[in-house]
Amino acid sequence: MSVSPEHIRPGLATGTHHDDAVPFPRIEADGPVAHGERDSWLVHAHRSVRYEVRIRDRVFDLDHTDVLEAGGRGDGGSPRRFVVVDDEVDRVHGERIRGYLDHHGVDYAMTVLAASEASKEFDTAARVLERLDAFAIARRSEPVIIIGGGVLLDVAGLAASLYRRGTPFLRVPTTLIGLVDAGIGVKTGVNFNGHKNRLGTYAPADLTLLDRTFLGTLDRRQISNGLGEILKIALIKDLALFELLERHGAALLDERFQGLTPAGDDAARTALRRAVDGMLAELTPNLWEDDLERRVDYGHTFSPTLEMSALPALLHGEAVCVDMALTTVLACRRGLVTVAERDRVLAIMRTLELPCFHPLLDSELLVRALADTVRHRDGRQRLPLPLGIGEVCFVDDVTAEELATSVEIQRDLCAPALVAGRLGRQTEDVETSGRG
Ligand SMILES: NC(=O)c1ccc[n+]([C@@H]2O[C@H](COP(=O)([O-])OP(=O)(O)OC[C@H]3O[C@@H](n4cnc5c(N)ncnc54)[C@H](O)[C@@H]3O)[C@@H](O)[C@H]2O)c1
Ligand SMILES: O=C(CO)[C@@H](O)[C@H](O)[C@H](O)[C@H](O)COP(=O)(O)O
Ligand SMILES: [Co+2]
Repeated sequence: MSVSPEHIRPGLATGTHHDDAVPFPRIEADGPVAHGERDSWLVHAHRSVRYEVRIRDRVFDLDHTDVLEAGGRGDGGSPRRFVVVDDEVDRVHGERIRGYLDHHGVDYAMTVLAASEASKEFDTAARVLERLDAFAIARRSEPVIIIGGGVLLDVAGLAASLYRRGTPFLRVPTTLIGLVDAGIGVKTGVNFNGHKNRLGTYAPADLTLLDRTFLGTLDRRQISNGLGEILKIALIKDLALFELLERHGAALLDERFQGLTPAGDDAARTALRRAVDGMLAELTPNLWEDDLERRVDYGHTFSPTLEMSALPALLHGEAVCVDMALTTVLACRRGLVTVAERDRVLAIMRTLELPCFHPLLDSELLVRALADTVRHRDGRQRLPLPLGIGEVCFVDDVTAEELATSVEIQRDLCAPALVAGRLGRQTEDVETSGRG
């Protein structure tokens, strides 16, 4: 149905007016018809999305109020909050978090969850929902507070987005992946039916507080894991960030982004800002992924299948890195990346202590992974490939033969490092292959 402006009848329903430029909600009718004679209605409503991502160190210091600024106070005059916390975060930081909530007179219920990729399932979200329902928060004025890594943010974010069809929430990411990726977009999710993030919602948190002091208690491997997603942003759009990783990647790992030296502090702040800035610039124009050609999908074509197949041997950022190594090799064969650029990319992966190969990577897995991703991208590969360092292009014509050849080259280039033990930890649950 085509609707010309004179046929649009604005403001037929009432509601909060979120966007001054557009009268809404509105119902569009195909030509003027008398009241009661219409048999087709096109409802057209807009809802603007507005959320804040704020860098704020030490959010649980008693004199910081960011965590409680959103939402209101209950009948008793004190804020009521349902809090979901990762179990490891609770072990290390729980006392401080409870002290903060007590100090501010919050009436709260806290659910502590063991969050891992293996338990990133709907049942875990359902457990959160049971407890949330028992605590019975107000629908609009008592935001759920979610504190943890990417898994917990995804699972508890899904629960909040489902509860009474959506209740507000606030996120405090505590891992590097959480700070630069999982905590700043609008996607929630759980794994389902053997597939990664197969169930989920698009639901922005009202506020995300990025507190890098949490990274001080993370394992070195988890820092490395997060650097995988920072490297993705660098490779798709930010050569300066790539160069920063080349210069300071080792210090970022050693210092866990805590700024133990002036140079390390500067590098940590700059890397976080550039990574968040780059990610949000990519996400904002396409929040609901109407366009399935996404540059931030780089490294996420083969990795979902690899990550799930290798579970729990490969972490998310590690699987993404193996995918990026493969596609860098493939792009080099196509002349999109020079040999020098390819080797520079593989070298930074080693500096960041990330794997660039995994023994499960063979042509059968790659073909299966690509087929699943093609389904996820509505029938086309829409495969992001690097164009030099700092840019990408999309292709739709990768063949099984090309994948088989590329993975052999990748194995030759990267497997020696695996065998030498530098990256050996990623293979511990998997039989190593005969080559390399
Ligand atoms: N929604 C999105 O847009 C999005 C984006 C990127 C990644 N993700 C998802 O994020 C997940 C990976 O997240 P992750 O890497 O944060 O893993 P994770 O949530 O499993 O956390 C890693 C480990 O660190 C522990 N931990 C968390 N914070 C800690 C702290 N401050 N100190 C000590 N230990 C701490 C956790 O208990 C866990 O064992 C994947 O499932 C991925 O799909 C989602
Ligand atoms: O890993 C994630 C999201 O889980 C991000 O790093 C990444 O940018 C993209 O969102 C993924 O490529 C797409 O994820 P999905 O559609 O498989 O959930
Ligand atoms: Co990712």
